[in-house]
Amino acid sequence: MIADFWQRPLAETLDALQTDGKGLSTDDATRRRSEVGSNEVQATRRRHLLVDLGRRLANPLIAILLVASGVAGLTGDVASFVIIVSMVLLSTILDIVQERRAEATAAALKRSIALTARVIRDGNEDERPVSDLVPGDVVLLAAGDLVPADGLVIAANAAQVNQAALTGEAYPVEKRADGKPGDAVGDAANLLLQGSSMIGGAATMLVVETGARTRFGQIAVSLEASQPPTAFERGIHKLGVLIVRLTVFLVLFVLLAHLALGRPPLQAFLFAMALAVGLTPELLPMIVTVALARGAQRMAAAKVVVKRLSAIHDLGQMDVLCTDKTGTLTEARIAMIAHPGIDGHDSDRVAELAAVNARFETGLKSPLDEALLLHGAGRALDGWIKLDERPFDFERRRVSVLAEQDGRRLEIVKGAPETLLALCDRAEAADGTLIPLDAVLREQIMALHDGHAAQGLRMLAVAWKDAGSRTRIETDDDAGLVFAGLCVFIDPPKQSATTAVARLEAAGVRIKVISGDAAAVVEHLVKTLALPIEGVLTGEDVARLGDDALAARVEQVDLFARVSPDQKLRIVRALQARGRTVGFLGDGINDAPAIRAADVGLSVDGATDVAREAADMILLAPDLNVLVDGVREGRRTYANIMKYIRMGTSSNFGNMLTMALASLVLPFLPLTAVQVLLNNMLYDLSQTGIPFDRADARDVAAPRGWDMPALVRFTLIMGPLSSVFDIATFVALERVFHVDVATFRAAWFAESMATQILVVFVIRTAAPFWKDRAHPGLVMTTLACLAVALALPFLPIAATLGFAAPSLAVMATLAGLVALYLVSAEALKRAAIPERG
Ligand SMILES: Nc1ncnc2c1ncn2[C@@H]1O[C@H](COP(=O)(O)OP(=O)(O)OP(=O)(O)O)[C@@H](O)[C@H]1O
Ligand SMILES: [Mg+2]
Repeated sequence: MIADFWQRPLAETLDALQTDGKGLSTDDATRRRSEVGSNEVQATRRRHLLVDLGRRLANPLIAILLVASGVAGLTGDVASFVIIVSMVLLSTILDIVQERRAEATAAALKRSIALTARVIRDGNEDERPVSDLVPGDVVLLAAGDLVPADGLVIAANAAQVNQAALTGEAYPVEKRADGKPGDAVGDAANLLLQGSSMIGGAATMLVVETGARTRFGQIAVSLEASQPPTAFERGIHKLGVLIVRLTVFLVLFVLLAHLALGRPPLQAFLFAMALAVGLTPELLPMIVTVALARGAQRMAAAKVVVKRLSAIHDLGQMDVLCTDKTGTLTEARIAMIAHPGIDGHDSDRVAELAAVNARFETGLKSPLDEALLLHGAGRALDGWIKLDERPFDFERRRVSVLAEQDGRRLEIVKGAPETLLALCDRAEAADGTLIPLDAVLREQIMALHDGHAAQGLRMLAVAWKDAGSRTRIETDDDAGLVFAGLCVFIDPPKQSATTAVARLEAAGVRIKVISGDAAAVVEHLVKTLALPIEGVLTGEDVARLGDDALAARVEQVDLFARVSPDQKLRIVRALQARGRTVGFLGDGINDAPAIRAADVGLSVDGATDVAREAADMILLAPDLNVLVDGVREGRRTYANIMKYIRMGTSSNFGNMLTMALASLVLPFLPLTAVQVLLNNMLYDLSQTGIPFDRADARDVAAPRGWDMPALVRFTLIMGPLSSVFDIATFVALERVFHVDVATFRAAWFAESMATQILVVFVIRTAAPFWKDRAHPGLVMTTLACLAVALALPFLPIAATLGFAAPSLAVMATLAGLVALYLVSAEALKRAAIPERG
């Protein structure tokens, strides 16, 4: 590490990095990388399998269980000891393997959309993943790029950098090779910091620090921790705490009851511990991860790549989607179709000035610039020399270039027409004469503008002024311009957007269009596409409204035009303040703050790095239809996780009631510790098919979020119902069949497995269960586990497990009870799963 490298001479730093500042060779870079590691803030260290195992076994409950069974082993019950240890190991390994596979899937998806950087290797420009960068590399940066490491500016051209992520300072700062090192890191004008974004211009950078050694790397860990949990994560956590409390209560109750009734203490203790292990939702994190990874995989197949897994819930819950215009509602195939002077006739002068401006501008090339250059491709722009520029930014909405031709210096400005017109005091006529820009002429020009805008055509205005002998553009030097004319662009509406928006609206997602373009242009587009959009607010309106006033208006208005990046952010916040779950889809630097603030930040594959970095999900095709499919998948994933949670909480609650009661009335333990664990393991295994399941049409029809009261209601209805049938089983076995202890346990094991496992087919859908078929994968895992559970008492291993085979009459009675239970569950579920609007 080179401390304060930006305050030393460049030569010294180059020396320390053992390079000449012209780029590394591939071999050298590979060697450096093996020394310093990959350029990732938090290296995705592969945890060792043993570490995972140790972490799970360190769970106090499991530790106590293992110790207690060890004691049982020493006092003679070796079989129990062996079985308990192998079962704990088996289910732990199962848990680890599934979770790791899920994490690997998610990581691979994320890698597929990793950011890249243009780096000089072996003397050539090469596009490589950012994680490949090493100290000594030379990287080329352009507007829209994220600075990939800490380093020094070697060369720069109007490089404008936003360092808000590091310094909180929202205004762009200029970076130059000869910039002053400054006292504070953020002030150093020759220093580029990882995590800041290039918003204009271009720069060449020497990489000095990578990975966790960057400034950002050092604070990133704390940033990660301070990310507020989503509503779903909070819900899961609250539920976990609730279950743990109930479990502790129950276990103590059962233990004390047995001890008070004078039962063998060690068995009672082992039983209580096994119950505790069975009741704690330790598998919940794994199931959630697996279901989310599975969802992410399916979404990737539907062209939505998920960067943050938990955003899948937010996507399912999203009820407002804000989108920008270009690329999502239009084809982004922009062409210049006219370039009128003030008389309305096409003027070569206007086209030439605009092209010079677009050619020399080094900032973010917008599609408008490309259209301009394409149009002027036949025209020779030689003879023009660039002297200076003021790059585009979204507050000024214009670009100024100082250029010279035949010894005459002009400052050429192009930008949003109304802004530019306000800065002009003269206009250029077709014959080249300058005439005063009076009210009449202004009105004439605005009429020309409005006529085009009403047809949905985008426009840029072009203006200029004599620069005399100046070689630099002075700040705020844009007044007193001469208006030259307009460049008129066409961007065909994207027809597929109409159906996509209709589908989203049908799925309960309101669409809002938020654009930096002129209101008339966006309104025309929205009308052409027949989108259900009402109300308009412009950036000026938004600026006049305070946060509260904006929040009051924001739900009724669906179209926002001429808004600045900061206003996009305010609109998202206002919607959130109204309790909406907000998605924001955008591709530009100007969209990044809003993408970051939204509950679901969305961007597209071809977007700027800054937007892609801010997003939670990336659409591989710039099409809203892709998003519709993604939303369905998100809701389905959520529905499947809820199935597991509902199953788990209700059967746990039922078991607790039953066990408490059984401990009081039965003269023996209803199950041995080994049997409780076996029951638990088979149940868990049977659930592994849930992530594959289809979702109910009703579950994907509307946005849905975590609903604790509904879950509690479900548990309070379905839990006791299962207890009723457990008790009926007790009564039948004890009073009718008078079975012995081993048979009792075998029968009760079978009944409890069958009710717990089969009820998934009832709970998984709100429709009658025979009408909505489960996924074959789920059917298979469930029935296989049930078959094993039913077969156990009849196998040679039965005696070791403490089972004796029940008679046919007992099994038939159990089958009847289970059937009755399923029918009652089916009848009660409509009350348990509330109707949702
Ligand atoms: N290269 C440029 N040169 C001059 N002016 C520009 C340039 N790019 C954009 N502008 C001006 O800034 C305005 C806002 O930019 P832009 O339309 O890209 O915003 P946006 O919010 O991304 O819009 P959209 O919703 O279409 O994606 C444009 O309407 C135009 O007036
Ligand atoms: Mg845009």
